Amino acid sequence: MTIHGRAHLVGAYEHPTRKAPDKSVAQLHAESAAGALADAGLTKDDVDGYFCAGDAPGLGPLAMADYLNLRLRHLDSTDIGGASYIAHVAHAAQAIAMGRCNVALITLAGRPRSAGHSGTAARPVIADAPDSPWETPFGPTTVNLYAMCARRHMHEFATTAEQLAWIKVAASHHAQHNPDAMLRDVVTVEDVLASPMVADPLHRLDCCVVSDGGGALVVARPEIARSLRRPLIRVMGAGEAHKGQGGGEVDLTYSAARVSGPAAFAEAGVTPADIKYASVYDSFTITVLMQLEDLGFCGKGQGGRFVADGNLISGTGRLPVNTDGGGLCNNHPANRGGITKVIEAVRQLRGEAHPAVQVRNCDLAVATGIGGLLGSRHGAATLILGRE
Ligand SMILES: CC(=O)SCCNC(=O)CCNC(=O)[C@H](O)C(C)(C)COP(=O)(O)OP(=O)(O)OC[C@H]1O[C@@H](n2cnc3c(N)ncnc32)[C@H](O)[C@@H]1OP(=O)(O)O
Repeated sequence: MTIHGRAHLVGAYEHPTRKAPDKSVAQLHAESAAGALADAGLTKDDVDGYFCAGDAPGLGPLAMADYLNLRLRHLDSTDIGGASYIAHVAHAAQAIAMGRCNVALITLAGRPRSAGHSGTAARPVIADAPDSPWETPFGPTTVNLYAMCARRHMHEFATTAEQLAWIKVAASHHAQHNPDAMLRDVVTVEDVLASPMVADPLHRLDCCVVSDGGGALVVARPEIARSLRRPLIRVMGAGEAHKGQGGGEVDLTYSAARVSGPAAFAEAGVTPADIKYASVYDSFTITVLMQLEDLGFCGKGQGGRFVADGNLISGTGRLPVNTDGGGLCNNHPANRGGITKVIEAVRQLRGEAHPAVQVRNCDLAVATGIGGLLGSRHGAATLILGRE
């Protein structure tokens, strides 16, 4: 069974807060849910399917469904880190196609900024993870695990720090038009290279921000979608994949998007050349570069040249990427922040992005994310969306 054309994205909402010391995570979920349902022209009484990752407060979706006062026929707490919410859209479409629900609500929220989280903090011991006893004594941080991938990519393919910096430059060009973005100043390649080194070769400006916030999506059966007065955004294809440590032979230069991407394009019946806009999970600049290669926008090892010289900037570049400013400049409210990737893709396909970054005739978009640790074990999810 395919999900192609079996469900539509009818509601999307990004919480405008970037710092919420006075709100609970559950409250941010609820406010995001209300925003997405209002956007769709639906109410919580229309919802019979609910999706959120396991990091939701309480017992994940069980507690949240209760808090939101939902009456459900279908729940899903798939957790593949930053890929979770991209996978949730595909899972919602699957559930709708199988008759398990008619209207699926998807919510994400987090307060890592108020909680003082940072990618430079030593990763907590995950007591029952099989690899913890070997890795934890060395104090790995999130940033340095991604830095290893960047260094390896440079070694294998002569990728440069300047090329990586262009990814932040593009994000900043877009973020200047987003009043909610955490970082709105346009930066140059020189600014990125002059910012403090966090984990060689990644500088501070190669990293995503740490923000509070949230977002929500509503996915509905096509008949319901057609009854609402919103542009029709079709789910056309999806893919998921896992990359493990391969018995110790780890090639750090590719991500699981190498599998999830082609699967999504095949189901949608389109190719990377058809895509008008790409939302690409951007925990760090290297994350974007590797996924663009893995999705097939360029060959393996050619990502540095592909992203350089403003090629990801809307209006002038060859592939507009993350036109809201992305995680690098706009927001990154949780390590499962991929929902923002879908939200900006919906804005682009509806023609509701900021006029300065809106892609002309944007009828086909990809949203892709990875969750976990890029160099080590992680998952990927890719989604192809089209305007009807
Ligand atoms: C699957 C996944 O999602 S993995 C990704 C998980 N997320 C992460 O790992 C978070 C990565 N980012 C970080 O850890 C942090 O933002 C860091 C380490 C890059 C920077 O944190 P700090 O050094 O503590 O910076 P701090 O918050 O004190 O801010 C200092 C300055 O840097 C700026 N700044 C902070 N973060 C960033 C950033 N990512 N990019 C650019 N500027 C930044 C601040 O605006 C501030 O500027 P100002 O002095 O002009 O006011």
